[in-house]
Amino acid sequence: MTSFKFTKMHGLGNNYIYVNLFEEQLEEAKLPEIAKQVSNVYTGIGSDGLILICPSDKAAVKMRIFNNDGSEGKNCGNGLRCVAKYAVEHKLVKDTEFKIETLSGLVEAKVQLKNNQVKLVTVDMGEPRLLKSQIPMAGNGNEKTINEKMEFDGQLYEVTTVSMGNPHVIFYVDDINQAPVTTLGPIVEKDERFQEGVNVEFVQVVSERELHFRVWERGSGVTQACGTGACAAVVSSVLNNYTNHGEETTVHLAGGDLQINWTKAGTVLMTGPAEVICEGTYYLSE
Ligand SMILES: N[C@@H](CCC[C@H](N)C(=O)O)C(=O)O
Repeated sequence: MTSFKFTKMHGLGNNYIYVNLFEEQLEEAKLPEIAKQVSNVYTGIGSDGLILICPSDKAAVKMRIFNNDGSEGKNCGNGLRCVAKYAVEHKLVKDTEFKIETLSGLVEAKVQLKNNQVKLVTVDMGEPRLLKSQIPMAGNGNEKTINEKMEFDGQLYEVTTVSMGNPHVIFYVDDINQAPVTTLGPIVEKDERFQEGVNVEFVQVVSERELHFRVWERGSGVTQACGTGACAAVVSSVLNNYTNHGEETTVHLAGGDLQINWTKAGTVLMTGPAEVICEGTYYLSE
């Protein structure tokens, strides 16, 4: 029977099963199936998906993320903070600042230590990508989607789209507790105008420095938090003149708060916690 060691970690409740591929070996063709198996709350461990911590020839480590439906994502903000914590605490890196490779490029992580444990991590997530061709979505590839009318399920909405290496569409709502996360979320996720699917975010503006946020994630459904989504929400809020470029914004997610700054230099800084839940050995059912 195939088995592997895992660590379950979370960033604001967005939880994944992490496997250290510096030590473990998993068959490439089986990765989508492994992600589905470990994520199952009844017959697996239970998680939003699977994250692999891999050797890299471009950075200190490489992250690969699989959603709980087995699809592979290109980036994961909460996952990056957990990978940074794991890499420091398992001595895969020597420094407190280092690069992580993702399928959408390189990012820079900086950890804050307390009693030799990583508590907070800041990740420079790079520059947001705004063109329709970069989301990707239908329409003129050289144009941006800022407060643009789109019809979903027979109703018109004003939406903004942002890629943080993965696609996001942002809807503004008056009351976050009434946001149609589980009804509109799955319809928008699979809308054919988003050729690769899309992560769907609902945002209530509290003030120039504060947002409420809920998410329906592509490939995983409702999660407690989405780091790339929170970055996209802040970029969108600057573009819609709700918040200011170069100022830190607190994003209140279901699982807790992130500090996000779309800096004047052009990149997006995300700061938040990373926690270990448990470790163990998983026995794969064939
Ligand atoms: N939870 C993540 C994003 C995970 C990937 C996403 N569902 C996708 O398919 O793009 C985050 O914290 O950013």
